[in-house]
Amino acid sequence: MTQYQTGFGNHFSTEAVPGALPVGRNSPQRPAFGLYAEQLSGTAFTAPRHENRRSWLYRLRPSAEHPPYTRYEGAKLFAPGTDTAPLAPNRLRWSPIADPTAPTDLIDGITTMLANRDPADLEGVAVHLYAANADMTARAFVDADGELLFIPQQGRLTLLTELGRVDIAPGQIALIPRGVRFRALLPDGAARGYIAENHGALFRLPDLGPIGSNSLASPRDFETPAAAFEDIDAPFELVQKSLGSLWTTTLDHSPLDVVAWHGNLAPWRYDLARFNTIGTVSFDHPDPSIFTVLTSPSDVPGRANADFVIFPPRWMVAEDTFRPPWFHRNVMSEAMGLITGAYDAKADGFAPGGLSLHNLMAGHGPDVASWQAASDAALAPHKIEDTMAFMVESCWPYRPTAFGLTHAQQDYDAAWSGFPKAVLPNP
Ligand SMILES: O=C(O)Cc1cc(O)ccc1O
Ligand SMILES: [Fe+2]
Repeated sequence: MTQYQTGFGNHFSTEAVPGALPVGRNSPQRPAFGLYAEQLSGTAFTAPRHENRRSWLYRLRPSAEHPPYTRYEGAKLFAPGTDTAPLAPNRLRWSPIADPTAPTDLIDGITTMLANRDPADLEGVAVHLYAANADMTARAFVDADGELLFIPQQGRLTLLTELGRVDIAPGQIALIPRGVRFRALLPDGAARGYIAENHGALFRLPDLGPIGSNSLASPRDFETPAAAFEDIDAPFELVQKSLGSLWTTTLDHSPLDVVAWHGNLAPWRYDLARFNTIGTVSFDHPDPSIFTVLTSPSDVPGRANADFVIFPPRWMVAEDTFRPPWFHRNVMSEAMGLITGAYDAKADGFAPGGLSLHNLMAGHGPDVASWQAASDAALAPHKIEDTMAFMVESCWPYRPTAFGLTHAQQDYDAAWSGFPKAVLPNP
């Protein structure tokens, strides 16, 4: 049974074998059982204490022991770089990608759709889709370019990481820190979903301001696994994403060999149903920042490198108000996905597993049918149910990959065509 420790960014201590974790120091002359002590840093050594994130790992072999990497030739649609032609300021939307036909594990099942900034800038975010039907056996993946936020849409994922096992199902999310190796199993035989790859400052819980000391995502609902390891002496492929491209090497053992660890840089999972959703109890539709689960700040106060925002089931009670998202043009860039159900601004065409992009200053908002329905609705209290959309909002405009550009829906602009013109009174 998987065990979890709770709390966001806590200092955890865990050992899968009693006595494996050193007491009172990080790097004893001879760690227990001949284990190797290794520090994994998620922030600069000198980051302020409240931002400083690192863990100490005690493993069967040091991760320094590996042959040279060579170019990985699989996963043709994973991180191929964004299209370089000038990008038209069009709104873009995508239907779900096709299921794989051949056996395809998580690595090979990733399609990169959107990215902004170069990973070497240590800023920006990429949005990937995945569709896989095979376990990762005898191979692991590691992302040196950023932390990975998994957002399953169909099928469970078991993420066997260096720091323990994380099980998630659609409706839950999981984060794997930069540099943590893992392999993914598919307990349902197939899985589909989204990955937000964050090159910038680590995702954290947003400040709550006047909301107070509670609400939105509670730190206690984040679950970090207890130490668990593999002791496998057999060839094991390790695929690494580094500076935007994929590399491979083969170890003679599983790299998931961390017997004990302590620290505050670790994978976690979170159930979106635990999110305490806040909304108006009077009038008007508040900015969607009230739905922020996680934020990765940029260097400009209040301007996120990436916000992970959700649109969960909730009561709509606003009086004399157009209740769905309003028409707007935003200096931030909005990538959106749908985990289940329908989204209240789009009557049609935004399917679970699909994706949309409204880059900076793109006029968007309710489509004609949603606008008409919400304009005509009797404003009784109404519960939006069976829905879960999300947004990865970034201050850096996104660029689609070549795949993204060639696979976008052709008729998205029609969502906003045919609005009746306002009629002014006769002068
Ligand atoms: O565009 C969208 O659908 C996302 C969004 C939702 C909302 O309630 C207000 C603003 C906004 O950008
Ligand atoms: Fe928007």
